Amino acid sequence: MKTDVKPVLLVAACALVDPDGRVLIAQRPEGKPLAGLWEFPGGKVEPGETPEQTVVREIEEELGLETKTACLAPLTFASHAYESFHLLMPLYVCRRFWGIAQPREGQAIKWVRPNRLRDYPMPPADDPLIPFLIDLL
Ligand SMILES: Nc1nc2c([nH]c(=O)n2[C@H]2C[C@H](O)[C@@H](COP(=O)(O)OP(=O)(O)OP(=O)(O)O)O2)c(=O)[nH]1
Repeated sequence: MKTDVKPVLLVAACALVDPDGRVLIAQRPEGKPLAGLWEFPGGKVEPGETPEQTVVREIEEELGLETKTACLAPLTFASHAYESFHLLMPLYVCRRFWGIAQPREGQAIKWVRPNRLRDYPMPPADDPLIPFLIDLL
């Protein structure tokens, strides 16, 4: 039997939590894979980076927010088989960040209560993450 070998892609993502217990989601822009779906900020872990450094970098690039690796707490992770790769995605929670979130890459952003996340279509990998956020917040 031929086994289905896919590369594992490491992506680090973060639930930014505001003082009202809402989390930030961003809509993937046109032209990217999974365009139109809502996701947690983050991106691929680049060579030489820790996943925490990736989150700090991506939050700054995508939203203009500043945070520190020490402000990230691991919550859970996604492990999901996409067509051409297997996604492994740690999800951090961050309540300490500086600045006002502004979409820097043409994406729409929203602050949403965890129990409303299902109103926003997310990538299939994200579905199992939602109950962890509902429990936490
Ligand atoms: N950031 C993020 N990516 C997610 C989530 N759920 C999910 O399946 N993904 C997938 C979509 C992509 O295949 C991958 C993230 O890659 P990306 O293309 O956004 O990463 P990147 O910002 O480094 O992209 P680029 O520079 O190559 O354009 O992870 C999520 O909640 N947040």
